[in-house]
Amino acid sequence: MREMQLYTLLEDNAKTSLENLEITGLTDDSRKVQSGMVFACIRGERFDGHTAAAEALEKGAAAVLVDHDLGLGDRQILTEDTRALYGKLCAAWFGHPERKMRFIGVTGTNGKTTITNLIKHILTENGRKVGLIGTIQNEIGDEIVHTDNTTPFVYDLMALYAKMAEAGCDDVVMEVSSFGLVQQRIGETHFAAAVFTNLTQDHLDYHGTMENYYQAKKLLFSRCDTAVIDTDDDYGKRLYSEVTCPKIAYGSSNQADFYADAIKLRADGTSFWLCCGGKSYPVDLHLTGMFNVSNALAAVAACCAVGMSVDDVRKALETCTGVRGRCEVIPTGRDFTVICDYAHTPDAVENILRSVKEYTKGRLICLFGCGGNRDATKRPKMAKAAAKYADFLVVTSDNPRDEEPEAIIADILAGLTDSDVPYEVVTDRKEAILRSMQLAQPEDVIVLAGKGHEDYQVLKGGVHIHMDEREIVRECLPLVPKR
Ligand SMILES: CC(=O)N[C@H]1[C@@H](OP(=O)(O)OP(=O)(O)OC[C@H]2O[C@@H](n3ccc(=O)[nH]c3=O)[C@H](O)[C@@H]2O)O[C@H](CO)[C@@H](O)[C@@H]1O[C@H](C)C(=O)N[C@@H](C)C(=O)N[C@H](CCC(=O)O)C(=O)O
Ligand SMILES: Nc1ncnc2c1ncn2[C@@H]1O[C@H](COP(=O)(O)OP(=O)(O)OP(=O)(O)O)[C@@H](O)[C@H]1O
Ligand SMILES: N[C@H](CCC[C@H](N)C(=O)O)C(=O)O
Ligand SMILES: [Mg+2]
Repeated sequence: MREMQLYTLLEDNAKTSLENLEITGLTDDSRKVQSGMVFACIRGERFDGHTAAAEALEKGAAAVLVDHDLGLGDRQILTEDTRALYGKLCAAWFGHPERKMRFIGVTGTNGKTTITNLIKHILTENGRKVGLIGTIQNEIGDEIVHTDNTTPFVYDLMALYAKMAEAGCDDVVMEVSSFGLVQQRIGETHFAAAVFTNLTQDHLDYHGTMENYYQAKKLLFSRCDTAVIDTDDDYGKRLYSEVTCPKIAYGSSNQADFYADAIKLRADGTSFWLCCGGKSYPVDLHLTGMFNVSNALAAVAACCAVGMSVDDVRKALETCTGVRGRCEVIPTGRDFTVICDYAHTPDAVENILRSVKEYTKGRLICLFGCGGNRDATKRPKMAKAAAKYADFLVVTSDNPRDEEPEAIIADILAGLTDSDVPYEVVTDRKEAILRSMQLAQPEDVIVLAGKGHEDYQVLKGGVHIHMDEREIVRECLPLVPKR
């Protein structure tokens, strides 16, 4: 078992009567406390760790981190912000891996996974070893590491950084969620470049207001060398005017530092001229959709911000194929097209459908549901966004979690009362996918929105069942007669 003297972790906070204490580990979960550990008392939404401090000491904790005097004598370490100190200790416990690599962070409501994957590809093609942290999975070079969260919790994150540093990673490219920022999951990580994509409605169940959600995202920009900001977005414009560090604007306007011109969208890719520094460069991108032009610009600008040449970046960008579950065409060999996409916000639904509509010759069918235990006010808005561009809707379940699927669907349908777009409700997502394929006529395009890369469905009590839309589409094909 690893042991360490507490003072070696505390650095400038070393003046404590506990400085010679041998500790065996760190945790912020009282249920995981073992003899010799430091237990950090965190105030969460459901539980206040301070209520478990005494119990943790009884279980043998070496010390507890607290934000007010609990009368626990010399075994309590008083600090203003237990999350902050816990983050520092976790980083120290793993030998400060956050100081050993270069970090690029991406935040915003939509586009983070796509942009981080593009940046990793560009850096890797240019000879660097890259760690990736995000929604789909974590990656250490080519090695895949499972993840449960977009931005892991601070102890797990520091452990992951340490593995990346040990494996020789030069760079870490990571999605930084608003939850990650508010809960200080990233500790004291400093970013060479930080990207802001956009801010549209999501997660209001947690942040309460768009202003709080914005302020959460903004936290990333007080810890970076260069801010890279989409100034097409209204919140992006505001952030651009508020950040104090060096900044780069990207977007569609020719006033931006990086912008795209003469954009041509196709079903299998996009071409455009990349304009920056007074020059233009042709780009042929294997990704479709206008929003992916914006994502590509973000990746280019971030790579240039950390010192790469536009030419090296552009060449690598062109060899990048799509990201799993992001506007991914599922092969069917039929006369209709099925696209799997992760749109689960009103803005993302609108964007993906508007883009696909550009090249859809038949009808555009959108299948979607909404996640349970998540922002309920986005449900009718997602329905309205879908009805704006789709010709037919199949309303179904996403991850119902602890809610009744029918109740979630009722919230969705409330957004369709003024709409004359025809729809059907099929609560079971597998059956709904089959139904959408049976409805498809030649040249129709079906967009399966919301679950993207997910290969599971989350039901009551956090139960996960296997559900992969690529497999479902394949299994449904024999049930859909060939014309
Ligand atoms: C909304 C949210 O982020 N919730 C996270 C938060 O929950 P919470 O505030 O309710 O925590 P809590 O249960 O009150 O516990 C507070 C503290 O007491 C401790 N505790 C708790 C119980 C106990 O008996 N003893 C004890 O010591 C806990 O370990 C914790 O340190 O802290 C918990 C412990 O760290 C997390 O498990 C939980 O994430 C849950 C799993 C979650 O689903 N989070 C999602 C929404 C999330 O983080 N998503 C983002 C972004 C998604 C995206 O848009 O891409 C992500 O980055 O993944
Ligand atoms: N720049 C963008 N602007 C608006 N919508 C986008 C953009 N990029 C992607 N989308 C839409 O949002 C969906 C999710 O994209 P992506 O996974 O890259 O975002 P994310 O920010 O990582 O999302 P999450 O917060 O769920 O991890 C895509 O499937 C697409 O429909
Ligand atoms: N990581 C995000 C995306 C969820 C995607 C969708 N499938 C859902 O379950 O709502 C979240 O947890 O809110
Ligand atoms: Mg993501």
